[in-house]
Amino acid sequence: MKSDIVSRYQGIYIAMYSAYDEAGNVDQERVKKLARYYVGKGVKGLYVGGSSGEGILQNAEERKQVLEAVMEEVQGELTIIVHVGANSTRESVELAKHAETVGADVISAVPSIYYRLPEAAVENHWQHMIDSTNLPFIIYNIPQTTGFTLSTGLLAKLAKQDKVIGVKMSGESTFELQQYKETGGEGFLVFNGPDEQFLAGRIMGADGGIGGTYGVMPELFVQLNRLFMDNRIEEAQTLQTKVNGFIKRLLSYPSLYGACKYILNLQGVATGAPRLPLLPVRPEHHASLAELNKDIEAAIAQYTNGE
Ligand SMILES: CC(=O)N[C@H](C=O)[C@@H](O)[C@H](O)[C@H](O)CO
Ligand SMILES: CC(=O)C(=O)O
Repeated sequence: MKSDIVSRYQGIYIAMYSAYDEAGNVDQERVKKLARYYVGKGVKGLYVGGSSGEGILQNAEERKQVLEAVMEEVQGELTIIVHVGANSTRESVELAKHAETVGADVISAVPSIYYRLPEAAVENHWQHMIDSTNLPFIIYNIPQTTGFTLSTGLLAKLAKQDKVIGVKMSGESTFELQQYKETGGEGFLVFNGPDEQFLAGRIMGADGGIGGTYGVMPELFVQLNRLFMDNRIEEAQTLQTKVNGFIKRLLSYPSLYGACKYILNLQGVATGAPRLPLLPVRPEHHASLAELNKDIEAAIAQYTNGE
């Protein structure tokens, strides 16, 4: 039943940023250009409308526009996981059905936020999405932003269903990650969330990763994953350390997403500023971001040529 799931979906997924025009509206042409930018770089797919994608800062119509642009551009070339979590179960189900209609491969969702919900409410919220389509479902566990920690009890219950194929583990405990992997059992996927510890997550059982900073340096995460699979752990450690230097610098700006989107502009893909309340970078940051992009591009060149 689930036996081929891991080989079918494992790999590197870019948590794709959204693309807006200069007025801050969703810009489908820019979304397409960004999706196209990621084809041919060795990634397995895209995670659309998640944290990095600002899905929860967009209304349902905008989220559909983003996804439709992605599907039109790269369907069949990249595996598309869509984050459909919204505060209300009703809107989440609407987005899940839309995802199925436009041909997305997998749906995924965080719990509803704002209300402190008991586990039964979160379970019911997810179950409605799962039941609303024939698509596989990936639980998105990100306790540091949602306040909800997925228990292994709930995971075990959900993972019994064929449609529930995995979890995106954005919590930082690799012990919990390993527990999720073990609880999910054979054919259950675990994706590493924190990009800073991709290698650690892989070593503790993750089948791949889904991350936001991959978007500005996908080649480096593809290479990191390859080094892990080839059992070249010391080289992988060296690369993770290098990548973490870049992530630390990205995290020093008013918002991580603002910094990443500015870097993408420098790489030739305009995506606009992040949506408020996420702060954009300011003119005084431009010079150091150009420096950072030069360093990222040099590392990509180093790791993709020979080595
Ligand atoms: C909150 C958030 O965005 N988490 C992402 C996914 O799990 C990560 O990809 C981070 O963006 C990344 O690890 C940088 O801290
Ligand atoms: C980072 C991540 O996985 C997300 O943006 O949803």
